[in-house]
Amino acid sequence: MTSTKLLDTISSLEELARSAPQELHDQDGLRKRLLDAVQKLVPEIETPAEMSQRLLYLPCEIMGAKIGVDLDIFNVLSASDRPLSTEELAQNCGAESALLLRLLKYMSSVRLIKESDTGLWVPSNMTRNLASRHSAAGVNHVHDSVMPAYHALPSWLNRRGYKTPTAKTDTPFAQGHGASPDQSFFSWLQVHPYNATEFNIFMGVHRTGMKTWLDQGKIHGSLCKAHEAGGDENGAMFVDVGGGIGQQCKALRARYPELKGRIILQDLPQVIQKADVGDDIEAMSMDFFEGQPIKSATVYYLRSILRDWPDAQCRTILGHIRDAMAAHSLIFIDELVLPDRGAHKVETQLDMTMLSMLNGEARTESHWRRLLEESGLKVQDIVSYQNAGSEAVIVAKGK
Ligand SMILES: C[S@@+](CC[C@H](N)C(=O)[O-])C[C@H]1O[C@@H](n2cnc3c(N)ncnc32)[C@H](O)[C@@H]1O
Repeated sequence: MTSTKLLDTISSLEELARSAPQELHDQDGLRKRLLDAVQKLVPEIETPAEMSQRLLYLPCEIMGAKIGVDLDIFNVLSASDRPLSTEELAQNCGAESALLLRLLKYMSSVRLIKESDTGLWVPSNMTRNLASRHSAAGVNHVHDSVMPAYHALPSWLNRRGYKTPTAKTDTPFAQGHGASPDQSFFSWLQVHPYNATEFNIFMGVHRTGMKTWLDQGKIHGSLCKAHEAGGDENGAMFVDVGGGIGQQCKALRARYPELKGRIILQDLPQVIQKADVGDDIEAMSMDFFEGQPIKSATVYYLRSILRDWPDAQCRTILGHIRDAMAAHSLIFIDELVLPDRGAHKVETQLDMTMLSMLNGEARTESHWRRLLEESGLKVQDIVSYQNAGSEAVIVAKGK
């Protein structure tokens, strides 16, 4: 590339950074290409000192976001139709102005907010993205529950000789939180209700705006065909195993109101207590390690469940479902299916998070096939639904 061309490219990027045109927001493919290029370029051109500034201070960003959430800065700035001064924000959140100014300067330097003039603050794209209850829940969950587990992972792995964990307890999470080794993340949530609330909200909506399994006509087709084959249109149609507070059950009812048949939400008792579903969805407390009480359902749906556990525990969960299945039953496993080469950061950072929190794993396609085979199941189809990362529904049947 010639110097002139390079200069032109830099000027164009500077212009985009000042104000991204609407076309870029409207054309998702173009937007993603640009994002990917910029993210890949930065580590390739930085000096060691610049790399240190970017990498070593990365945790400051989540810390800044957490302070912004705690002080309600993102909501207040997003709701305002004019720039707000440091003093106005200080009055609103009760912080001392001099300290708040330092915090706001940091937030602005990493684009969490923008400084429109000296001491005057306006929302950035990040501010608006953070101005919602579910974004706040995501920040609270990662800052308060996940970060101590990330911090513990390197020493935890070192002490265990860098081997894949096989137990469902004794996790980096427990070490990081100074909890008893036999306490898993989920049992810890039972005695930390604030963290449980933030986690459940985050889980329920963290993919808002992204495509889901319900956007895949092929999946809907498999469900209808299998339900018809079951021969009882009012029988158990959909069992959401570990379905949290019921977002997917509700989404299925709303998307396909004409589908008859029972929709059943299953989770631990303390989560079911908080379930937010109407009368047309049954909420059931259960422990998926103990058995599957609903027999012969059309679909057993597991979204983001198996990633939470090592292989042996997944075989137990799947084995109970397999034993409950009838000939027409299917399992829909809604998960990331990692490629063998060139996995995206969305996939690998999830893998690191599962390892740190639960001794769990984000699996590759060959790993999924092996796990299902070992659980007495066979893969009928893998239907991708195209977001960043390889999200897909693995459709499995009994052998
Ligand atoms: C990562 S969340 C996924 C929630 C939901 N499927 C979704 O995609 O939003 C894992 C869920 O598994 C539930 N869970 C954990 N251990 C369980 C168990 N032994 N039996 C039943 N549910 C369990 C948790 O309470 C939580 O709701």
